[in-house]
Amino acid sequence: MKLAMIGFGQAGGKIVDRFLDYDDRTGSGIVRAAIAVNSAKADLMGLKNIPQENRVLIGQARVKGHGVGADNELGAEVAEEDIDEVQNAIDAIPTHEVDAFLVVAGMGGGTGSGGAPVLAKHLKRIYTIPVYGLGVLPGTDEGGIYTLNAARSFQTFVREVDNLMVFDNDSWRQTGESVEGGYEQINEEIVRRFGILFGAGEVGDGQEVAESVVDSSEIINTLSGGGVSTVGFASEEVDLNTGGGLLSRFTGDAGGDDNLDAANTTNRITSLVRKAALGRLTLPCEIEGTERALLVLAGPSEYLNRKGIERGRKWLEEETGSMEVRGGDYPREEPEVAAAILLSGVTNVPRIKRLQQVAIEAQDNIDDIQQESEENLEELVEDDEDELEPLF
Ligand SMILES: Nc1nc2c(ncn2[C@@H]2O[C@H](COP(=O)(O)OP(=O)(O)OP(=O)(O)O)[C@@H](O)[C@H]2O)c(=O)[nH]1
Repeated sequence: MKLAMIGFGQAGGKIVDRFLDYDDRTGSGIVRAAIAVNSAKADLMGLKNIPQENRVLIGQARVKGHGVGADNELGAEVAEEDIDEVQNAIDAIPTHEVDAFLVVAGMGGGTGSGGAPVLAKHLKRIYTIPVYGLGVLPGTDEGGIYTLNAARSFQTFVREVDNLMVFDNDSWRQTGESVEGGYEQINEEIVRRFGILFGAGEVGDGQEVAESVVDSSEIINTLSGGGVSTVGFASEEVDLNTGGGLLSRFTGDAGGDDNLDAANTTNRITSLVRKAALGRLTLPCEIEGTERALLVLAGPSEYLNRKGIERGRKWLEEETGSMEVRGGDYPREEPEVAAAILLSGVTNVPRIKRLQQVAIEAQDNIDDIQQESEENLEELVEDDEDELEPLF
């Protein structure tokens, strides 16, 4: 499906920038337009692929291009004040060619955390196409303020979008590696997962269209109904059928290769589906109770079969208890078979409950510290017997 992506704040901008790079590399054609919005000029300058004219600096009057410094209330305010500037950039894109908006932001900082929900609300008022969010949770080691920001942004963002897809930095940190150092790799993991999901509904004219191919309306239907989503993913390398060349791709002739027998293909798919659903999700949660799911099997068409996808789909129905599990394939000439599973409407998410708890503690601490420091300052400035008079 074709998306208008808007990256809000540094993380949002970098991820959208990476989506453009992914689009370029794979020819997936999912990014119809890409915009970056930020209150920090340097962050906008650091982007590589988003066109200069699509980089929008907001809040200049308030923060002079230096960012809002993790103050997400200020982030929300400057977004509201300068929403027309963002709208101007959106006006320049052909929205009639777009299936949905995707607003991407890190929820722990200030600009994206506060601004993304403001933008989502604005877009929903103006456009009839769905507005989705892709929100990134901060690592637990980032500190109380980031957690508090994320918890508040999460509540607001979910309310303002048609569906909030969540990626949790914390569960993607490599052991012994700071989250910061791993952003490059983490961002690649993000675009790979969401790239396959959204790419599934975007099979080009020249590509083979199997009857079970995923359509963008299936992605939209899976996301409709709102709430929070997570994505599972697993892949396995396969040999491209180079002997058959281009012809085999269109005829589906596998060239009689022994490895490609149907049983192998089916087994590979069913085990990938299990690995994807039971392995690391973008937002860790219990998959039982998921409202809707979409299974996408991507790979060379000779490695995809209906039986495998059907089995995977049925298994997912049993595991989630959902009656709305869609499934289909996404033929593409990459040397891997990949299963991407969108679990939409998840509600049993202990990670969010923990985030909220830590956020409330941080909020209480911040209030206490503020009160204490006011008292301390007064004690310092005022003389004991109150004998001195201030000048005015
Ligand atoms: N996955 C991922 N997360 C990131 C990246 N950069 C930052 N983050 C996360 O996003 C959160 C928000 O950071 P930024 O996006 O830098 O903040 P901002 O929205 O620009 O806001 P301010 O800098 O406060 O104005 C951080 O707490 C990190 O958890 C990135 O490249 N990838």
